[in-house]
Amino acid sequence: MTITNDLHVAAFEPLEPPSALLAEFPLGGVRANVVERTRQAVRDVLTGEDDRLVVVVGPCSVHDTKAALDYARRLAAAAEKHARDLVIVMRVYFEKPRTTLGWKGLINDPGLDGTYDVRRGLRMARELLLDILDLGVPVGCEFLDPISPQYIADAVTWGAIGARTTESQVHRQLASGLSMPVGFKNATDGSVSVSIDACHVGRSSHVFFGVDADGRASVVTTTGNEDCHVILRGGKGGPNHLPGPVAATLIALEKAGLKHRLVIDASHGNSGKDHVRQSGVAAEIADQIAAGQNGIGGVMLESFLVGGRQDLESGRPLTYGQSVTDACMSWAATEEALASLARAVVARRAAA
Ligand SMILES: O=C[C@H](O)[C@H](O)COP(=O)(O)O
Ligand SMILES: C=C(OP(=O)(O)O)C(=O)O
Repeated sequence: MTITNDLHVAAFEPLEPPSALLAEFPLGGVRANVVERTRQAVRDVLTGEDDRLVVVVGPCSVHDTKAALDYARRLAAAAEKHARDLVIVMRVYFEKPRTTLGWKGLINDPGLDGTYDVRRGLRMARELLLDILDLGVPVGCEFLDPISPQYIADAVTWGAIGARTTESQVHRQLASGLSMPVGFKNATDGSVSVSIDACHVGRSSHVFFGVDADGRASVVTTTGNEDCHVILRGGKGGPNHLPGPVAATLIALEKAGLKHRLVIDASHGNSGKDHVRQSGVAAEIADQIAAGQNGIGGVMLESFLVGGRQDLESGRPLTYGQSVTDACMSWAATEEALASLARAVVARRAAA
C-alpha cells in the first residue's frame, strides 16, 4: 500500500512522560512554596495590589547550567537587597525562537553541537530550575514548545510568549492553561495589538490537542489564565519603551478592558540588542517610573556574568558566563540597573 504520511519524518524517538521526570526530580514542598508565593507577588504587582516592580533579569539563554547557577547566587543577594522595592525573577530561558536558523536552546540541544539530546536537555533544565529555587530565586521562562511545559512549568513563577509566537493560536491556547502569569511580547514588527488580542485569547477557556502528565495524546480543556499581560519589546519600527508609546499602549489596554500593568523589555527592539544601550533603556524606563508612571509593573533585562555575546560557531573556546545568543548586560551594569529601578520605585511610592 502507498505510504502517504510522515514522508518528511526521519525518526521518532519515544520520550519518558512528564510524570517520570517530575518523579525523578520532584519539586517538593519548600520549592512549591517559593513558586506559589512569588507567582502571587507577581500577580499583585501586575494588578496594582503591590506597588513594587517585577524585574525579570538573566541571560538571553541558558547554555551552561554551572554559569547560570553562579549567576543565580549573585541574583539571590540582589533580590534580598531590593526586596522592599523589586520582585526579582531570574530569566531562565531554555527554548530559543530563531528568526531563521540557529541553536534553539538547552532543551533542544544541550550539547551545543547538533546532537539534539533532548532527554538530557530536559533533565538538565529541570535540575537547574530546582537548584535555583533552592536559592529562593523564582524563575521565568519563555514557553515555545507546546509539550515541554509539562516537564518544567510546575517550577516556573512567570512565563512569556515571544514576539515570534504571540500571534500563534497554539501559544495563546497554551497560555490559557498555564499556572503562572504570562506576558505576551509585541510582534517583531512592533504591533502591540496582537499582544492585546493574545491576552483576550489567553484569558479565555479553550479545547485543543496536547499531552497529559503521562505522555498520552489528549484533548486539553483549559479554564483561561486571567494573568495574561502585555510586554513592550520594541520592533522593526524602533523602540516602544518611551513615554509616548507607553501612554498609547496604556490607553489601548484600558479600551480593551485589560487591567494588568505593562512589562517593558529593555532589550531586543528597545535596545537594538546592544547590551550597552540596554543600560540606557533601563534608565529611561526608571525615569518614567520615578516620575509616577503607575502603568509600568515590570521590566525585563538580558544580563549575564560577562557583558556582550559570543558566537557558538566561532570554534573558539567559550567565555564562561557570556551569552551565546543575544548580547547581555554585564553583572556590574545589571547591579546598577537594579539599584536605579529600586530608587525609581521608592520615588514613585513617595509621589503616590
Ligand atoms: O532572544 C531572542 C531570540 O531568540 C533571538 O533574538 C533571535 O535571534 P536571531 O534573530 O539571531 O534568530
Ligand atoms: C526571544 C526573546 O525575545 P523576543 O521574543 O522579544 O524576540 C527573549 O526574550 O529571549
